[in-house]
Amino acid sequence: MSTQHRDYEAEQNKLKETIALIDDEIVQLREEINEATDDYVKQVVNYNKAKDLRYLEDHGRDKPYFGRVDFLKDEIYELDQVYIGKRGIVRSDTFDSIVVDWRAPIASLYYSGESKDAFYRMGREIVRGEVRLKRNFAIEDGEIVGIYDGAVKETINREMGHPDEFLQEGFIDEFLNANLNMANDSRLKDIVATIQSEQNEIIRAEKDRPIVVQGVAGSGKTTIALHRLSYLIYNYQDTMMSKKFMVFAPNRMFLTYISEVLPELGVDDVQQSTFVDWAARLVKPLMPKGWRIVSPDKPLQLFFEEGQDQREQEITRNRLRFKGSLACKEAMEQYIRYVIETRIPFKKLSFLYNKTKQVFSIPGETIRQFFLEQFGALPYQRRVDALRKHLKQEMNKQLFSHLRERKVDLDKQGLAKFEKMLEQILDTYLVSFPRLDIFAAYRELIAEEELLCKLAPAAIPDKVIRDVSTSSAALLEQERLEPEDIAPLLYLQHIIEGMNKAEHFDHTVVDEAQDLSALEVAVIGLATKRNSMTIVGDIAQGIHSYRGIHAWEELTQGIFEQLRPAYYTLAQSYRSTIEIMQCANEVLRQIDLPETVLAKPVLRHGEKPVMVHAHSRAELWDDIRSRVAALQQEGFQTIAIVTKTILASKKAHKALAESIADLTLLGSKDNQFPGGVTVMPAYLTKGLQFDAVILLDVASYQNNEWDAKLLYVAMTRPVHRLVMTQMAGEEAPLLANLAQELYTQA
Ligand SMILES: Nc1ncnc2c1ncn2[C@@H]1O[C@H](COP(=O)(O)OP(=O)(O)OP(=O)(O)O)[C@@H](O)[C@H]1O
Repeated sequence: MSTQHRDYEAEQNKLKETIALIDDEIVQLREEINEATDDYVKQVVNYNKAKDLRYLEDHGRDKPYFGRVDFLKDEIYELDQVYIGKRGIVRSDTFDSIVVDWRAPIASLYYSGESKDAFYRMGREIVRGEVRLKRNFAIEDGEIVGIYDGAVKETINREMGHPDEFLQEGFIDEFLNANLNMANDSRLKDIVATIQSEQNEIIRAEKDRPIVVQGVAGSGKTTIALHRLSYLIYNYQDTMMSKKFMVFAPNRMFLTYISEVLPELGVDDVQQSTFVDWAARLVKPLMPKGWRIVSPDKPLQLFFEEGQDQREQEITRNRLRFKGSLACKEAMEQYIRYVIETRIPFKKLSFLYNKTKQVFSIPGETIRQFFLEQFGALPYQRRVDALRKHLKQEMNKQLFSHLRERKVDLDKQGLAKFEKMLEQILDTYLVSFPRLDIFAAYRELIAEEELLCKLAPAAIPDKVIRDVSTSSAALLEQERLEPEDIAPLLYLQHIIEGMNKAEHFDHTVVDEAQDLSALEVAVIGLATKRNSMTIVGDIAQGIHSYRGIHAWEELTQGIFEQLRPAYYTLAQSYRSTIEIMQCANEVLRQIDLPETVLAKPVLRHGEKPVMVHAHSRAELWDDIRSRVAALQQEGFQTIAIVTKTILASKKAHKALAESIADLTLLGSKDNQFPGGVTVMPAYLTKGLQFDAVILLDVASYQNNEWDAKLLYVAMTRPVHRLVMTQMAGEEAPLLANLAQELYTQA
């Protein structure tokens, strides 16, 4: 590698040449931008040029590219040699490409990992050939400091007959390794230089189809979902706008954590929200005045704080799971049918045409059939409107054929009179079609036990339905909604009135999707054009399993009926060291989860996790204090002290705040991720990563699925170091089988 590389001279010269071209470009752009203009179009052009200039000055000049691909095209045997960078750079005089953008079609060769039989897509065309060389560069301040040849290794590897695992485990991509080992401030960053082929497939997946990605902790799900946005906006700017992209994330703090990488990827104006914040805004106008939505954290206390009533837990679990289920969706659809069948009489529509004494009529059954079948796909209220239009047409048809038969001519005035009469008759007739109030409908369905038992799918036991109904009624009595009511209300709005199309997104990313319910994902689908969605998550990290998704089949089979989602899995983990992942995987082994594959860490070693046994709380706080100081001394910037519950976080903060400078206590109301040393409950660490994690009281996590998932989430957050603490004499049930050689005792 590096400066010893046989092509070092040639590549260094090429880089110098490229930088010289970029310097010319910079001079030219500066001149062009400085030309004052009143012309609006020119102002827009200048604005874009200013952005290009900023990129060239800030990044492009020092590190114009990170990779090179030599591609020999089939048939014509023409060799394309392209240098790939974070942004494409084009000479403005000749329009020659100096550097190819990583999102451009040909750049996919750099990521796909194929050597022979490689191809890339240019619109509908497939360009085939052979990747002769795939080369990575480490460049610092305009100098090459490392050259790594990827495809060559792959070829050697294949020709030596090594199995694929060898490539992944023994022959690890040196360039990736160098990147992962770089000092890390633990915020999310772009990975355009080291995107792996299975990640690349997801980033470049079909646009108008939902994709579901099950990926182990640290497999890059969040990162690649954001890279996919960047890819989409680059390739489909005619039909998509980044302003109409939405990223749904698990909490507000996570949003600030990802926001730094968005400008890097050129998608800084995407919308970002938690599901609850977004959906609550839509649901508020449907709620009666004075009603409130309770905090989403309430159930967490019930499920994770000690000494909670078990029956209360069971009822809550039944209620929350039902409200997020496809069974609830079905019950709502049945409710509309029930209203139609039981409340609309579907009488005959008839009236007497005085002038000729003719009676016109349409039979009730015909009207019923139209309403249920012909217009069945429309929201209820739109069906009523469509029926009115249809009845009017029918009556008009009958009148005109009658008039033709009788050879009667109707003048303008006569026609207007007939129209008016018809409107009045339709007004009267349609009074028997009740106008459905969304909120009242929901209340009737969810809080009336017998009705819900009748309309919910038979597979749901009556006992569960009764729990759902009685506990929901009690909440509604207090004029309270819970976050789990929001998705059903929006779904009801969809089937009663239809959703507002103006609000629709061009693409949505649903991160940590396992913690949303199937119905919540379905509602997001309704708000997304052509179901263009990237849904990523990890069932093993489903800490809100009392309401979340248990198996991806709930999404891949149950929601998107027109076009089933494409399903991908990622098993390679990039965040934590091998030593940390080995310990975390032991926790998952304790529980039996469907669809769970254990994370395979990339070949990056670090120190073994440490288990601290403290004899008193005072000793524990002292130990943590000195560990934090030592970690800071080593240069680690983000250190999280993670507790099982919010209460425990408060206690730890109180005990440590005086002796650890700038120690921040984080709760779910916090919007900012401050970095530095933080104390927070495990559930809030979702999606985040830290240089080091100190996990308090591992013995408090019980041997059950929920606690195991919570502990797994917390253990998979550190990039470099993991410290676990427990009181001397205590046993951590989830770590009981952890082999002694996997950690260090302290
Ligand atoms: N191809 C890659 N090259 C370099 N770093 C990578 C790559 N893929 C992922 N990473 C790094 O791995 C870390 C984890 O990524 P990310 O947070 O996106 O994973 P995740 O699957 O969303 O994790 P989790 O589910 O545990 O929250 C990040 O630091 C990211 O930069």
